[in-house]
Amino acid sequence: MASLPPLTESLVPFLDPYLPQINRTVSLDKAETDENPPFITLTFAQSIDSRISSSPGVRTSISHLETKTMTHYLRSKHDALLVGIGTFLADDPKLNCRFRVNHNGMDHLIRPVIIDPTFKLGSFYEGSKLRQVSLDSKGLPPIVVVKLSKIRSNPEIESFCIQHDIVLLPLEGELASKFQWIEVFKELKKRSIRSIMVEGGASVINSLLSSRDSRSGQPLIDSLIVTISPIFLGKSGVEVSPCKELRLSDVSWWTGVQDSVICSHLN
Ligand SMILES: NC(=O)C1=CN([C@@H]2O[C@H](COP(=O)(O)OP(=O)(O)OC[C@H]3O[C@@H](n4cnc5c(N)ncnc54)[C@H](O)[C@@H]3O)[C@@H](O)[C@H]2O)C=CC1
Ligand SMILES: Nc1nc(O)c(N)c(N[C@@H]2O[C@H](COP(=O)(O)O)[C@@H](O)[C@H]2O)n1
Repeated sequence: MASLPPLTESLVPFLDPYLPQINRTVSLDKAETDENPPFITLTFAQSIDSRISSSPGVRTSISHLETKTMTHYLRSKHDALLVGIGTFLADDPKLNCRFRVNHNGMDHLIRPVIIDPTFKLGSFYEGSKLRQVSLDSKGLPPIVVVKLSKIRSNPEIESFCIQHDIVLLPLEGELASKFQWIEVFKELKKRSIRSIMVEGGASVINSLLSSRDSRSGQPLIDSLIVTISPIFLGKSGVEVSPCKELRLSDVSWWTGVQDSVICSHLN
């Protein structure tokens, strides 16, 4: 991939109110405690007909390089980058941060997190870009969220993870195949992850847009940042859409050379 162009300066103040508030003064009732889940930013690039790829399992370039740089800038502001196993299999992504935080210092190392209940990753990790960036010290090995029952019945999963420096996060879902997001986020917080940028894919996005904290009723997403590109991907495209109506608040729009970006909070 061509190197990223510099970040368009106007994006910095535009994005700032929607980024994790690390190192800023926070009121005592909002102060970080271990009980609080991490800050969650949901961000992706979509067509104007709300598609994120041209068909299932196909990596599709949607955003302009200008907003691709923005995505890497956003990665530089988070501790972890979460995707579903479908995205890993479709895109062979690097899941690292290629935004230069400063010219003298180290690049920001973001921790990839992959939701993979049945550990499909094991068959594809060896030759993946994710593995390669980790071997080249250009990224970190992932945390992989796997169902506890799967790990118990397949002891080779643990040895594979140890061998490849993968951190295994075992979880027992209430339903046969679904994790409770809040449990995933709290487990990640215990591993010092205070902010998570969720990039997709469609199942993850649709599920998170529709999920709320069962105790507080609050949305699980703190900020939503969506790049909208001037393209229709058509009916065979992979659609993002919550299962029911969802109103956004604190909405701001930005328009660049090609794409528009909407930032918001969820009601
Ligand atoms: N344009 C963009 O910004 C992006 C586009 N994509 C595209 O999205 C597509 C992949 O989307 P999907 O196939 O929907 O895959 P996905 O990445 O959402 O992964 C789906 C899998 O994740 C697991 N999963 C998700 N939520 C779960 C939950 N609550 N509990 C348990 N397991 C859960 C399941 O194993 C499920 O099969 C690809 O074509 C990719 O190119 C992916 C990321 C960003
Ligand atoms: N910002 C953005 N624009 C697009 O057009 C995209 N297709 C994506 N996809 C996401 O970026 C990941 C690729 O990451 P690397 O550059 O390989 O690190 C991909 O997996 C999607 O999450 N994003």
